Amino acid sequence: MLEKINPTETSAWQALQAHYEAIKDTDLKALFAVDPNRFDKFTASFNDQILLDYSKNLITDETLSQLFKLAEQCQLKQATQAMFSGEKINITEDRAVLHTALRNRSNTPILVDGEDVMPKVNAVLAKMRAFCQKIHSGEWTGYTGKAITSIVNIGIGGSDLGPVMITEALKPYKKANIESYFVSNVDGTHIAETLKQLDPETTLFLVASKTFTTQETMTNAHSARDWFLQSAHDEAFVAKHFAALSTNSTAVAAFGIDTDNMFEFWDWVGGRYSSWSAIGLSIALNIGFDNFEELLAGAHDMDQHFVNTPIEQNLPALLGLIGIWYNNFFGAQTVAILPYDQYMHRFPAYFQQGDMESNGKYVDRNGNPVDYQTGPIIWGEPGTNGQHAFYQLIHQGTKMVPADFIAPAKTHNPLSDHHEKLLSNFFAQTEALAFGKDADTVRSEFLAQGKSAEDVAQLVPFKVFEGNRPTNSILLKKITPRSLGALIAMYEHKIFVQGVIWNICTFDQWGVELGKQLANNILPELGDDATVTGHDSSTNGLINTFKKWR
Ligand SMILES: O=P(O)(O)OC[C@H]1O[C@](O)(CO)[C@@H](O)[C@@H]1O
Repeated sequence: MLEKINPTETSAWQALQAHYEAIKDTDLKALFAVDPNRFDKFTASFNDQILLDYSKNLITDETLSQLFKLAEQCQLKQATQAMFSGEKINITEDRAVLHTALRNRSNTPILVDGEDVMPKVNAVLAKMRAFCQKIHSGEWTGYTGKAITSIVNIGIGGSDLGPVMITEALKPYKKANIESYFVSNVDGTHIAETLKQLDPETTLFLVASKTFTTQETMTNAHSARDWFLQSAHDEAFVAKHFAALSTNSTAVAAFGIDTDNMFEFWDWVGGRYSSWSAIGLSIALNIGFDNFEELLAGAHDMDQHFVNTPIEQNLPALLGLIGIWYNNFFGAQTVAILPYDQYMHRFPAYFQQGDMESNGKYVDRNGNPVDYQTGPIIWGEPGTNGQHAFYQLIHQGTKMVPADFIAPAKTHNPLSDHHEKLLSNFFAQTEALAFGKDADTVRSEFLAQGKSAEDVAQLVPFKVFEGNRPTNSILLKKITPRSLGALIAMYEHKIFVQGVIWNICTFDQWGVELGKQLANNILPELGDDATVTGHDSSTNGLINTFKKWR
């Protein structure tokens, strides 16, 4: 059983607090000036595929050494061991946390309640492979005998964001004869606009829901079924066009999906960690099962790195601990994730759920409110689009925004000098954020342009860049199924590291329940035109205006 340690009561935390007071005014320019080897010292790499440069952070050797002590005093190693070995570390749901078993390519046994989970993991993977083969070869046909060419994943949250993000990120690997669609929002527009593009004879719907009770997904799945039956007319044909990805076989059968067409996973897979499970079927159908296995292999490689690499070179641990340094000592509220790769455009959104649903908790593992900050606000957009939108605030705003810059060295689209231009921006932004531009430089630039001394004096303050804004640079050799798998697993483990230090329950998500419950109370009230009076004045007023206007 893991100890429940309040991080602020460790000696390392107190040392970090004192260290922060001592170095809070240090700047990156000075840190680089005193140590020309900063890049060599503060980089770590993974399998010659991913380079993490964390030198442009407000850290010294002492910072890292205290952060490593914090990890030790909060028992990160023991917690890691507990997670990988199938201990029920999700204490509020009494569940193991074993997304790592889904990609355990070494196949070493992992026991949950005394049973090795690997045989059933492998059986589902084999079933997914066979299914992909049938779809791709055209052996699986729709109700009129035509091959399937459109796959629609109906799911939300972890049953949507991973499949969407990975399918987009790996578009260069897409199967030529398959088009993928994703429907998540309960807003009828989402399914209606998707269905307009589809032919019922050649469409396969994957109803992706761990619980198979999620309102949005079930509503969309029923609408898809109604649409399909308007053409097929016979419920017996549903089996050829609907499959389920779920842990809940009873609900799948009740929906009318043949459980032969159900791809199972288990309660020890969290929704936001489920792309490696049967939830990944839409990914496998899109990029081919061999590539899906490469994705798993990349994640497994990162799992091994996380478990076996000393903390000084351990990418997820370094990212997690540096994040804690800003979150808990500098008071940073947010982290920006900025991929310089168009295919990776949903990566920030994916880790918005991954991180915020995991570590957005104010109660610790003892059930007490914490007296320190926990999970940051995660956001981001692909560069260079972000540069022309919100980077102004990152460069010259009043808030510290630690940011992860991610880019591949090789592009899938080597079109004239696009990639050099993209990467020149990637390098330039972290340089500008770290080192800025001082008043003297601004002044001499103005004077060289022939501006008057009076104009120069007025304009200088607006053009100064303070710099000293921290970033990580994550350079991948290329975005492939394998390197993407590793990158995702790296962020998953970063989130885990932070959750362990903060002593919170990273793998539950009770904070999503109240809204669902209240929406269920309100839904019947929207069924007629009667005036609603049972809520507060704001909610009553809004509902009644809606009823008048609809
Ligand atoms: O896969 P399900 O059970 O439909 O859940 C979808 C999503 O809903 C949540 O429970 C949050 O509402 C997520 O954790 C989950 O990924």
